[in-house]
Amino acid sequence: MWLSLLAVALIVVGFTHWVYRWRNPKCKGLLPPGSMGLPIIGESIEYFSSHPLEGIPPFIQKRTARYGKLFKTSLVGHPVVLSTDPEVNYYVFQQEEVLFQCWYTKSAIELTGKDGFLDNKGTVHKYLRNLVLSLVGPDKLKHNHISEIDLNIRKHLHRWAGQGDVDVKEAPEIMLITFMAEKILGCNEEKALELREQYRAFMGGFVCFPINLPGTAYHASLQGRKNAMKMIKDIVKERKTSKEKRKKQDFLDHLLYEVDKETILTEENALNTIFAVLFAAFETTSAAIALGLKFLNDHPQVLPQLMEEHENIVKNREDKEAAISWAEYKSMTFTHKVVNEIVRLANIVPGIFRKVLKDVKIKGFTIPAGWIVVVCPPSVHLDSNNYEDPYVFNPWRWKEEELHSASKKFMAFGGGLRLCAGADLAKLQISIFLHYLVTKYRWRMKKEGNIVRTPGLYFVDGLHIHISERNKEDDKNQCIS
Ligand code: HEM
Repeated sequence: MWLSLLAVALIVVGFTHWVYRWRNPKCKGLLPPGSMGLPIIGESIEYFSSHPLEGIPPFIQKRTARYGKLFKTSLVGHPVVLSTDPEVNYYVFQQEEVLFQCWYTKSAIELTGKDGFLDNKGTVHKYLRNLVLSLVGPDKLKHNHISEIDLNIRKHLHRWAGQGDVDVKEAPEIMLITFMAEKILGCNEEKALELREQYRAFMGGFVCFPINLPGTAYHASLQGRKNAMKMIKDIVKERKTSKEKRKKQDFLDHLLYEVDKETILTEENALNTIFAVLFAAFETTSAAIALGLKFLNDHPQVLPQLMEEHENIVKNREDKEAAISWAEYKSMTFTHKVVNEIVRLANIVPGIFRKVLKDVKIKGFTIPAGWIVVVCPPSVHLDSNNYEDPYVFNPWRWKEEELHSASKKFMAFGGGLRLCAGADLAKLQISIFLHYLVTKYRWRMKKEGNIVRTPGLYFVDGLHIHISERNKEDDKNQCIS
């Protein structure tokens, strides 16, 4: 009897101590304020709960109001400091691989592949990044891809106009994946569309609460990855065994050549890199295009200047039907501002995760080694200290010298060593898309679907427009009708 009572008492004391430790983690200094939430699940449920497209996520808004710009919490079993402070965010990016290291949840790594792009650090990361830049870096875009991107966008817009009603999240996904799958794997359109089907299943669970049970988004996501990887593996296998096909000299050949050298790149590595880059290449930019159309629709004062810029480009050239040249692209100053404004408000990547390598003292607080820091771009992009009337779509707010991919107040593409490798590609594709859209088509929003964040963007029932070829006599004001 006494022994049983003692055992129960020990369990209660042990449990209480564990809960106390959970709530009051050890730290050789002062931790930022905040709550660690419930044992194990922490505050994950609230972080992953769905919220409207506009505004700072309520999870963050509530806590910054209560605790300030740096607060502690716990997400998916990890102690976390969330930063909405531009200075801290910038510092985190600048100290990559010194004090902080790129980090993804175990579930995200499971989804994108162990030893893939997201999972690698140091030299291997640098090597993989350079490989990706050899495919989508500015030099390659300027000298090789710009005319093909132009042709691809024209082809798809023409097709959309033939259809009339188009879901502008889904249709750009098709436009972008057919281009990238051809560039990366040498796939034809039919294969690219099959791949996209698998990615669709994958996308639903990429940024969600990771419960692997049948019926959950995470489970469906794992299944989608498995199927997409099988397709990629089959294509790679076929390429490896076909001498004829190995003369293609495309990105896949380049990867296989690197694998054959047996220096850094393993085949597993290459497969996971292909998987991650294909995903990054179409999912993010299609969201930017869809939201860009929504913002242009909601703020019609932007369109006339956008049209003027693109009509002048056409007016000033001899061959009116020629593909956009690099010089013309570079001259699109207002469009570049529109693109920056789209990605600022779109906040496509809601949180950027880093692991703390050594205890970090910052703003009077200590963040212990092993903790996770989450940089939160939406809070920076929607802060009235950084942007006047931050919720207004106002491309005129950007000065030309501010149009870089990263700064203390603009981190839509991240920053530091891991700055988005596809930022130049994304900006080029969106700009060329806008060029043809405003010079050759008229469109109107048909059905404003429900768009939510969980915290990743989710177009619940798409975003539909009606689009048709513009007649010569259409004037600027009729473009959106
Ligand atoms: C509007 C479109 C896009 C947005 C908003 C976006 C955003 C981001 C962000 C925030 C990061 C940093 C993640 C981190 O630091 O952990 C990132 C990384 C990356 N993005 Fe993008 N991205 C876009 C388009 C693309 C495209 C088109 C590609 C195609 C190749 C791409 C490929 C990558 C890669 C490979 C990385 C990892 C870079 C590294 O770790 O060195 N992204 N992106």
